[in-house]
Amino acid sequence: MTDATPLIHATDLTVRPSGAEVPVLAHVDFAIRPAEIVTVVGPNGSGKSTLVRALLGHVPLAAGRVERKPGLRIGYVPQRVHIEQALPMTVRRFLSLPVRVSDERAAAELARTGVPGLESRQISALSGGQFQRVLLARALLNDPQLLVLDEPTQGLDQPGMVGFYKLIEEVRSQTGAAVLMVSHDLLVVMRASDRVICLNGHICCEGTPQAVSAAPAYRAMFGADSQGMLALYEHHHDHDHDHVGTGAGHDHHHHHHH
Ligand SMILES: Nc1ncnc2c1ncn2[C@@H]1O[C@H](COP(=O)(O)OP(=O)(O)OP(=O)(O)O)[C@@H](O)[C@H]1O
Repeated sequence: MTDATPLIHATDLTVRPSGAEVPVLAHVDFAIRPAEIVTVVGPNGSGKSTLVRALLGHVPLAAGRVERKPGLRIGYVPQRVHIEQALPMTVRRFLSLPVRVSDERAAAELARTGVPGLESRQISALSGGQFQRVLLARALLNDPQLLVLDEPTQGLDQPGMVGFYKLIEEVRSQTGAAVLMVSHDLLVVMRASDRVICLNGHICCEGTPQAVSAAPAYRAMFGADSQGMLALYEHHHDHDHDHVGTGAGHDHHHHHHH
């Protein structure tokens, strides 16, 4: 935990899209600090993408406020499904859209993300894992202080996911960028996260991966899957105070000893 000034700080965030009868997100408090890896988990429709879009300033707020550090540089890795993979375009050209970058810089980021030398390949000819790394390389081109990834490993197999999250941790330690991810890949993503936020229209619980996987609200939401995950964490458990925030006030800290 660090006391550094947050890159983004949201207070009492409420979002109600026009046409929606109830808020999609209500009373969410959120902050992310430099070099932190924070993952938002939650079931389909729980407001994960809406939270990210609100933090980025892309959706109007019904209440609350979002403060972003002035001049904050954000690298965004969109959901793969939103990208037209059939577009005839080389990787090199893709990396220079919308902002032109040098060959050296393009090559360096492709190397950093584990896909060196792909410049002349067609985007449409890449594997899912290669494409994901090209998207990450592109997001790194403007030296982001914050990387935002919306379900970055959709469609990757288990080794692909594990490799991708390992890469994210490397990128964080090399660049010092904070990372905000949305994910369904609870098992692997939790291991790569400093802090997990469990969302369901509001924050159900949040804290270290260990603390969240032990939280009743989390277990209620993810059921049996959470059991295996907890076992993975038990031997990492530190006996300091794992904090489980209680966004909605109906969930209690649950300390696990073995
Ligand atoms: N513009 C809108 N108008 C009405 N409802 C909306 C709008 N945008 C989002 N919603 C609703 O808000 C809820 C949350 O959507 P959101 O995409 O944030 O969830 P999510 O947790 O990212 O879901 P998923 O895991 O399926 O991607 C959904 O029920 C969605 O239908």
